[in-house]
Amino acid sequence: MNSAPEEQSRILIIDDSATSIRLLSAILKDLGRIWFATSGEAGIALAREHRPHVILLDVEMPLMSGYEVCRVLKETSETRDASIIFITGQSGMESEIRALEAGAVDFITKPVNQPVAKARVCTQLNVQRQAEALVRLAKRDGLTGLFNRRYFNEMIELEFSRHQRQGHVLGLALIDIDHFKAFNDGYGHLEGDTCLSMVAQTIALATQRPSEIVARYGGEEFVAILPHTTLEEASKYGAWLCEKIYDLKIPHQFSSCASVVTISVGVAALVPSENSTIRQLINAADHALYRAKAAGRNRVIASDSG
Ligand SMILES: Nc1nc2c(ncn2[C@@H]2O[C@H](COP(=O)(O)OP(=O)(O)OP(=O)(O)O)[C@@H](O)[C@H]2O)c(=O)[nH]1
Repeated sequence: MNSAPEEQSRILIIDDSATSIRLLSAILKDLGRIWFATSGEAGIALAREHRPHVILLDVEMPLMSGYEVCRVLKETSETRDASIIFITGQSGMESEIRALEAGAVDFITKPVNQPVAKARVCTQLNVQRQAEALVRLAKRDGLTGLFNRRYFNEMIELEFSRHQRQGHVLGLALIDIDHFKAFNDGYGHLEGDTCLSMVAQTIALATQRPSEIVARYGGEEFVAILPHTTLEEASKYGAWLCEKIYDLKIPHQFSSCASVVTISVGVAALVPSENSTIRQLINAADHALYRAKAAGRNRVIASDSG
């Protein structure tokens, strides 16, 4: 869950004419995965299920018109970001305005001009891809590529609630590079950045179980959300991370605890109840980290509260 592959484009065609669907499917077949529906209601259901990037929507349909379908799609959280392109037999400024006002981004007139239709759908798929890239970037820390603190805040809320509902134990690890100020002062900020990135990548590679998330929590501090993980398991994870970072053997002649870069880790775990809070879990891990530093660094300490 620490990186995501780029997804295939998804296109939905909603049109009551089977001939029209066949024609559009043939034109668009190379652009991504295609679903189709012959009524507005079926189209809305498919859109909610598959979250298409682009929806081609026939304006003139019995029961529910394209305008009505569009309104529902725009009011539904799972479908509101799709690019809707109207397909209409009516040309003229009035129907164009009505289509755009209903929330469509573009429209294609019947009889369909094949290259024009394909180009219009391509344009919207590109817009969607760029929007997705922006959303992905907004979750990431620029230097290390890890998730950022804002994303951590969102995910810990979700995981805390999920574990509360399930009555399961949730683990958390706070990870801090030892004597990093001395590293920066001794080797320079650029070397410091490189060191940070190497440590971040190593932690991310070591934290790959489903739903585990590693984020950059602050300057040289990282946080790992460890779903369904007891305090004992979290301690083992922390000890393993300490070894992995030690084994990188990044020289650190300015450290008082080793000749290479090391980390300290504080871990905590709890089964969220009505009375427990996220802050409590973070504070417990933070206090454990403080004790790991005080005890000589390059080690994991498990919280005795939390
Ligand atoms: N190169 C680099 N340094 C950073 C970045 N963010 C924070 N730092 C540095 O990280 C250092 C953190 O220093 P301290 O909080 O004193 O901690 P420390 O020196 O690691 O000491 P202990 O945690 O007690 O072992 C500071 O010198 C920050 O400037 C960054 O993005 N790049």
